[in-house]
Amino acid sequence: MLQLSAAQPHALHDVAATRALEAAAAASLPAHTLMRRAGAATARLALALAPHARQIWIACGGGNNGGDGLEAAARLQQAGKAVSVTWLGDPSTTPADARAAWQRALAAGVPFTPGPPADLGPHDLCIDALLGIGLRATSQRGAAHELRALLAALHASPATLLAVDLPSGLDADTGQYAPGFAPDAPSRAARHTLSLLTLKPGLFTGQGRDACGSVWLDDLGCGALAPAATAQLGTQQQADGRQAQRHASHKGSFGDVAVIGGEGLSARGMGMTGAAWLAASAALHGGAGRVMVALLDEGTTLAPPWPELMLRRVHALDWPQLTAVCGCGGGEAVRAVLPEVLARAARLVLDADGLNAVAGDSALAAALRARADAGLSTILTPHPLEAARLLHCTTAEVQADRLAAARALAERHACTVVLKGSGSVTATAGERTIVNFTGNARLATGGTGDVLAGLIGARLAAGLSPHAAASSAVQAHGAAADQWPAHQALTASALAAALQ
Ligand SMILES: NC(=O)C1=CN([C@@H]2O[C@H](COP(=O)(O)OP(=O)(O)OC[C@H]3O[C@@H](n4cnc5c(N)ncnc54)[C@H](O)[C@@H]3O)[C@@H](O)[C@H]2O)[C@@H](O)CC1
Ligand SMILES: Nc1ncnc2c1ncn2[C@@H]1O[C@H](COP(=O)(O)OP(=O)(O)O)[C@@H](O)[C@H]1O
Ligand SMILES: [K+]
Repeated sequence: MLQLSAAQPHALHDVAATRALEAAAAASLPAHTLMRRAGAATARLALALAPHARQIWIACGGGNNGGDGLEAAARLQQAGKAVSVTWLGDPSTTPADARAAWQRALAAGVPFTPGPPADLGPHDLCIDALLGIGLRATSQRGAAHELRALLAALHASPATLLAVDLPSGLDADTGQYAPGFAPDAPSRAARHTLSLLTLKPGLFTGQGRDACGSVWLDDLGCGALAPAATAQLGTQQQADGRQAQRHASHKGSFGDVAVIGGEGLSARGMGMTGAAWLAASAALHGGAGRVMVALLDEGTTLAPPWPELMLRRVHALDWPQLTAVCGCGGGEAVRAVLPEVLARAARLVLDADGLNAVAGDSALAAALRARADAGLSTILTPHPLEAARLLHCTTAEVQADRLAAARALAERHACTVVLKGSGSVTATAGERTIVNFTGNARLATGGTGDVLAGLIGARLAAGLSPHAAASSAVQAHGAAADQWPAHQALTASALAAALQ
């Protein structure tokens, strides 16, 4: 068993791949072995997480996820713990593995109760074994009502919560709760999730991170049988320009980045040059050799805020030599320069208003699509609303399956896509989709997306492939936020300066 960290990448398997592994493993092992291992792992982690628990309450559903809970109950009872179980199963209809686990729990003397003990406290433990990967979108009314009442009791309890396989009601593929399963309020108690056999993508994106808390993995001794990963959590640390530095380097060795954006105040009364400066600062701190800024401000800015930056006009950019980061604070003004940017930039990171312009203009969309045919590389960095505009759907539809949305955009525009938000997803056709495991809600502050775009630009300019540049920059950007001092406000400009 291991506790997940961002230190190394991990394979992710969706429900179909996990079911295939489960079938292969079950066929090669004596009956009930997998569930016994699952129950043993759950009991082991329960004892480690709450060694001083006075009581352990286990809520078990009628399927095999409930069977894991019953198996754990038997073991915890045998270990001398005060356990109680609420089981929604029916011995005449429950699956064979779960029925065997129920019999073992009965034989061990586990008490069965209709609900949780009244006096569960913060040092106690609740185990959520109601629903695993067998979640269906709709169900029989009666069962659902009882199950939801138990789930509400788990969510409301002050005791530490350990979810078996995944938090009940969370879709393991998408990281979204099925309707009616999301907690009413953020949990006050510590949360842990013990993922069994495989890690599923939904644990790490969308609502998954909040639902799971700390994630643990036990492959039940079946790791060698695992099929090919369907996605990947995190990526290898990539050397940025500076780390790759050789003595004979010069400033041209690490690539030029040109930030194109920052609509001026005079255009529409909304000055957005700050977004361009943030992206430029991130590119500088991210290791770019030289950083130029082409502001869309009608020439009103005469000097950059830092002397390392160089001001340029769009028409004066040396396109074949540089990596363009276009759209940050671009407002309406970015539309006018996009035809040239899309046609000429050898490497391009398209962000924010650059994406909005493409979403609303089929000629620009065609020009974007033509880049791949011309051998030009492109990375799009939409947040969910921008992705929805590009896909002509709603934000809720994007969030309903973030991996699918990122893949669809990558396919449609023949480029790399970073779908931002909790558990950012990097997708490129023909590459393994990467779900990011760093970052936190402190990044939900203005300008951090501009910082990310600039950092991706620096990595692309340093020679990484679009997929590697995007996924490694997303990881480093999140890691900088994770390392942020707790007592210090996270601002986008300080984040840019802290990039490594
Ligand atoms: N069979 C095996 O070999 C193994 C199974 N494992 C466990 O088994 C789980 C999968 O078991 P199952 O396939 O039985 O599925 P689950 O136990 O996850 O879910 C099925 C049960 O939930 C109910 N249900 C489904 N959707 C519902 C909804 N929307 N509202 C209310 N009730 C709903 C069903 O009626 C059924 O009782 C895994 O997540 C894992 O915990 C592990 O023990 C590993 C080995
Ligand atoms: N809750 C969160 N957890 C992790 N990362 C987040 C969260 N909220 C925002 N982020 C990250 O912060 C950045 C915000 O980008 P964006 O929405 O474009 O903001 P802005 O336009 O203000 O720069 C993205 O990298 C996104 O992934
Ligand atoms: K569960």
